[in-house]
Amino acid sequence: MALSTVESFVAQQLELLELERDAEVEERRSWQEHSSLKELQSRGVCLLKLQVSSQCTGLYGQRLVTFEPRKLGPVVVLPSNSFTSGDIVGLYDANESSQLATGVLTRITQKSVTVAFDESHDFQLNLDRENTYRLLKLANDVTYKRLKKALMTLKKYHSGPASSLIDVLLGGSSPSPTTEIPPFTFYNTALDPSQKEAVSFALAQKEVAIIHGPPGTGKTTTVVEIILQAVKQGLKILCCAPSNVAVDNLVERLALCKKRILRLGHPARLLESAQQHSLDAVLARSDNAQIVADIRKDIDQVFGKNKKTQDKREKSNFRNEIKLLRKELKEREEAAIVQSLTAADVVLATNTGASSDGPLKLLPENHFDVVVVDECAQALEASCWIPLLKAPKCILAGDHRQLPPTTISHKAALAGLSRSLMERLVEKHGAGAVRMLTVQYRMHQAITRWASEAMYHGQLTAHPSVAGHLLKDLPGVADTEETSVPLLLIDTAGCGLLELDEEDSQSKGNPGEVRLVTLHIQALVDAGVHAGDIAVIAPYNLQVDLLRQSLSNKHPELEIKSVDGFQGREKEAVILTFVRSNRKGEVGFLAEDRRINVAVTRARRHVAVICDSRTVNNHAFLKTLVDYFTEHGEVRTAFEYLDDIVPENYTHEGSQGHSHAPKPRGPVTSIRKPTNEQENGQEARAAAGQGRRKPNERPPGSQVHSQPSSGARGCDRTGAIDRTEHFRAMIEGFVASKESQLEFPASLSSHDRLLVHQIAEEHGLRHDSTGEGKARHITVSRKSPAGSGGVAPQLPSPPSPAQAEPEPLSQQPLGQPHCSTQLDLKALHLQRLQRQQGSQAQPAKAQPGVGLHPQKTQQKKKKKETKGPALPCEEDFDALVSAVIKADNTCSFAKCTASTTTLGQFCMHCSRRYCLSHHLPEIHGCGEKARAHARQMISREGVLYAGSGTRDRALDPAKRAQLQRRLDKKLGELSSQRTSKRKEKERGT
Ligand SMILES: Nc1ncnc2c1ncn2[C@@H]1O[C@H](COP(=O)(O)OP(=O)(O)OP(=O)(O)O)[C@@H](O)[C@H]1O
Ligand SMILES: [Zn+2]
Ligand SMILES: [Zn+2]
Repeated sequence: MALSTVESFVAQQLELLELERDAEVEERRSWQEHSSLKELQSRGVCLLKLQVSSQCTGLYGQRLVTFEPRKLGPVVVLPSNSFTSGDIVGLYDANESSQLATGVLTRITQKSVTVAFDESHDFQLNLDRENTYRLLKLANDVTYKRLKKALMTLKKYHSGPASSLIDVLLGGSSPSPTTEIPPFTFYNTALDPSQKEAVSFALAQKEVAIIHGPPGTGKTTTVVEIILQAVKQGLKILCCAPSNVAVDNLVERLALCKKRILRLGHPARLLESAQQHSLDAVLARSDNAQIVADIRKDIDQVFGKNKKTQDKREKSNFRNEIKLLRKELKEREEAAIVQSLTAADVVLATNTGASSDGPLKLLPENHFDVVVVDECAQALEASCWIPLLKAPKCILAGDHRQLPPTTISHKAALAGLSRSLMERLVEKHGAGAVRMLTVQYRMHQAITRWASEAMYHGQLTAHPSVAGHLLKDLPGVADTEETSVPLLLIDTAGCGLLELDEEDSQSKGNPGEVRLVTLHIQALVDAGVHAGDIAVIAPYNLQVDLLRQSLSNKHPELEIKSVDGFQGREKEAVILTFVRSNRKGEVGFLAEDRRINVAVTRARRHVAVICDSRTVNNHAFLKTLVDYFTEHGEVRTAFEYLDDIVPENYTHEGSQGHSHAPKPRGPVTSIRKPTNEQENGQEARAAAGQGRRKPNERPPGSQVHSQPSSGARGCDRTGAIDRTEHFRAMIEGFVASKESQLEFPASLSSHDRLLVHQIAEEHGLRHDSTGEGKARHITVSRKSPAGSGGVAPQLPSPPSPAQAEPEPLSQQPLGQPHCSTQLDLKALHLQRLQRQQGSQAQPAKAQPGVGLHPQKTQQKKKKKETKGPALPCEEDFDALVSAVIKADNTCSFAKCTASTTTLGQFCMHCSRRYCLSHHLPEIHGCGEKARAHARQMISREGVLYAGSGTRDRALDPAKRAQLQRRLDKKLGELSSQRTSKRKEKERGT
């Protein structure tokens, strides 16, 4: 072998490790110097205000202390942090800077953290339940020393079991041709062909086999089968992984197979199944255990005698005795360890736990036949070399298209430190060393297909058992719009839900997206999805904290974490909030393809992406995700959830009647967001009406690609700009022409439709969506002359002619067509209802463009009769509502008898409830107060809520949207009742 190759490899690795080490030390130093404890906590390396919740002494001689956040407020979750099991932590008294003890973190959940402290004869930890403590993550020297040591051993390696393996992994040699293996039967007969091939290949390879297992492809299942087969051949196996969790995962799986296994180091899970195989536990059960305990007792006794006596000679005798006893103790202990290690078929440890300064040094050099490294793509290469030097053959499993090993030094990462052994070998040897698992058992095929195309050369397929599974197929989960789609995009583009703009903050948050997440979770939970089956993934610690603050109490089982915390896990539903939304279009740190791949592929049945497509589309890879969701999923705009984030009335002067292009409304306005974004509230809502329609024409399995005109797929950033320019040119052409209207093809993607709506709005044009289903398209036309004052009938489906009746002017002092928002909402509901009915096999009756079912119209009439002339805007609504609810709460507006039970709005100025037609402060007489309040808000928040005064914010958007959903549900019930009645009738006739 070319020795120089190994030497230069080692030299380079040492240099990179040095860089990384320096970066870590420097980071710690600057934190300690410049950061308050609070800042350390927000960096994720310190946990403040902890209380002892339980202590158990004695698990194999250690003291396990569990800490919980001090219960002050209702929030009792730990702040988001980077602690993981195996970390060395310092324990401090809350008010002191001196360290009480150091320990090893053994378990961390969202609510508690458990640390193991070694207690010796002269050290007893005395913790007070009333006291508060803090934990600080300490730099871990041990790991660095072990990594360096392994590299030095590699450099000096001349002859030994791993010689030819080193040649293949580092030198120029290719893997030897596969050996013939005797026929064998699989333990697991359910393995799919790609898994079986991987098992056979791994057994037949001489030096190295790589199992490339994309998400959910049964990588662990395959590795377990390989290990079982190897054990059957009588081979001794050392099985490692970079993290304690990954090792425990294998321990649990192998334990089920009744093989003799031994786990070195700290099991991360306090599960019986993992604990009982730990070295300490095995030793405690061994024949030597009693003798060892006796010797310990003897030592303690001699110590005691030694203390009492003053006689010098006696003292010297005792000391000799202790020396002898200690020697014997060591011999006995080592013999017991060797016995346990030798008896085990499989020894498991973390990569660094397999270090030769640990128990493994007691074994002969050629003890192991095979080294398995699971999650190899997440390990620093140097850490893999710790176990690799211990056997002639290795099997590496992992997925280099998921997260690489984490590093602190950017420089070291760029120079190759974050490049894993697996990634390197896959590129070098390809099919000569790699087998990929291609059937995945987790994700709905719509999710699979994105991952497959984006990351795995289109080779992944979904197993039939999962290909079509949806949330609604889970027991107890209702069939709703949310539970029946695998992909949902909630786009905040143009909604002004900007990220928090805090100069000094490293982390990012987005409260608007938090609210959207909250609403979507509520919709899922209302439908019967267990909170524990949902994961919320956010790329920033700050966002994780904001989410936990608003969600953890209500849904304690909900898991909210950063991507890194979810690798290797799965959930039925995953909600991603991408946070970034800014005028500069900065995408920043979330822009790591593999991270996004991991986030999306945690989901089994449902992925919801909440993002500002305008911002995240600046990242080519994120854009492929948004485009894919746009084309294959359901698209909603955030307006549907938070219709009052943007005041309802600001669009009216620009869009209702006056044909002028909008211009900035003074300096304050522009602080808020770009002008054109201000203008699209209404249209976005209108667009939403169609965006919501599912891509129902596409059968789940079909590989439908977009028509060229929609151009969404695979186009990069410039593509998006092109599309915008393309539509802009078309619309400007139309403005210059004499044509009366411009029709856009029905083939536009919902994103394109949004663009068209926006651009038309910018040009002061009318833009209506007309037609149903596949024929639905946008028609752009010139606006009628100003001053009509009525509501422009630009809604997706005008529900009833009644809306055209103008309200008496006296009730509308500011001339605002304040009903339009409700009309939008109403249109949405009606559409939804219509769709529901359509899906209930009544297609003939749900006519395009007619919002209401005939029966509903009847009810409406009935209502009219009992109530007299209803206000135009609320009529249909109330008709529907009153059909399901007995309204005893009525609007506080004089003479109005409309119900406020479901959709009433509370006015913060007069503390009364009003119906939707009268809730605006200007209408029921609180206008002055509202304007004063608005001025206050502007000076406080630097934000202008456009229009006259603020929208009544007393009913916060979340609550309002919730009300909306309650109404939806009621309407749904109503419609199903109706259906069943109809069915009965049909049966009767
Ligand atoms: N051949 C198979 N037939 C049926 N189900 C399978 C098969 N192989 C794996 N599975 C199932 O797929 C799921 C994932 O398996 P496993 O834990 O081995 O995957 P993994 O690839 O290690 O996961 P990860 O993506 O988290 O690394 C498990 O529920 C497992 O039972
Ligand atoms: Zn009021
Ligand atoms: Zn009213």
